[in-house]
Amino acid sequence: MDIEQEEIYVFCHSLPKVELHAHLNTSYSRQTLEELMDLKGGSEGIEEMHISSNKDIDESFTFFTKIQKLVTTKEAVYLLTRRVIEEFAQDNVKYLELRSTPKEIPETGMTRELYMRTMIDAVKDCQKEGLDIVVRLLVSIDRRHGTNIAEITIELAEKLMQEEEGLVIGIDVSGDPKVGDATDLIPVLIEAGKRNLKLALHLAELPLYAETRNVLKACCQDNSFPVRIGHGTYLHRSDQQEKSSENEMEDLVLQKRIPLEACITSNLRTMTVDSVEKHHFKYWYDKDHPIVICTDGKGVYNTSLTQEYVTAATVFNLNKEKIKAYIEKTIDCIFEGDVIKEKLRQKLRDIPIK
Ligand SMILES: CNc1ncnc2c1ncn2[C@@H]1O[C@H](COP(=O)(O)O)[C@@H](O)[C@H]1O
Ligand SMILES: [Zn+2]
Repeated sequence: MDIEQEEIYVFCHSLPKVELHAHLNTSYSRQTLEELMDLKGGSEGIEEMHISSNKDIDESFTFFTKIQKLVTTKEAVYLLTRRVIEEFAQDNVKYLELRSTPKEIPETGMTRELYMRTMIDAVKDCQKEGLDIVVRLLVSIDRRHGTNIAEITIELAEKLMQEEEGLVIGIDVSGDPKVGDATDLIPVLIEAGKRNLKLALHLAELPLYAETRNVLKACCQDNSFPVRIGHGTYLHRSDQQEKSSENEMEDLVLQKRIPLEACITSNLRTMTVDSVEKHHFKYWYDKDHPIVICTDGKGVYNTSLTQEYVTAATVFNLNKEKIKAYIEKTIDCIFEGDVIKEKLRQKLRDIPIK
């Protein structure tokens, strides 16, 4: 890192940030992964700690499965959740929405409810210990698991949202975009929205225009549920893809001001974006459309939220004033109310631009 880069790193680190797109099982640190291996008494065939070169997205999903095999007990879920929260707090993340797919694992007695309740216990313990970070949970629906499991998942999410004083605030739809069609999940998503669960949807990570259009129209056009889009790489007009359907999607996203979650390193590593320069962050940022820099999986992709900010700042020429003004806008995109938003804004105001 040269001096200029180091200065921007220190500045980005010092700023109170929000992290809105982080999957539990892919957000470990090297040390946490070692702790998980010790707990399991094996490595589950994990030879590398992370994916450090750009590979097809399939490689990521193979990797995720190996990590998930290390996180099958209550102890492991608790440990990982604790560490992930602590590490984001160290990175000066002041508000974290952490998402994970609840698992049913008969061999260890793990149930979906126990999995989520264990995460909740870890969040509460961090709060009790006075860690300076607000954490909210999103319950993930894996698109590969079909509509029945999706229905079970929103029942669980709703129950926990009601019982746990708003610690659980919504759902995420994720999973291998090459498998299945998110269109099938639309009735479940609408039901979730009606039950006041916020919706964070992986959409358009790949050029799947039909499903993207179907889901966006169903969830955003007539309904006013809070929705954010994870990735949204193939949403906007571009020179190569002048199709009217895409214009329609872009117009809808712009008109409803649906925030996007931008995960730059993840998109490079999965080869869904060719280079940082070509990342869609710039496109939406220039339009003053809400787009929030996130990590996706800081462990798998060997990054941190500060690092993602440094990358964006360097490549897109954002000076300190611009970065600070940008963070203020990301606060508007959290799935929480005005009280927490105002506290975050205040923390940001307290940091001087030197
Ligand atoms: C790279 N882009 C991506 N696209 C779609 N889904 C992704 C993802 N990265 C992660 N996940 C989703 O998160 C799970 C791992 O965390 P949890 O076990 O839930 O904590 C993966 O199995 C996948 O469903
Ligand atoms: Zn993701």
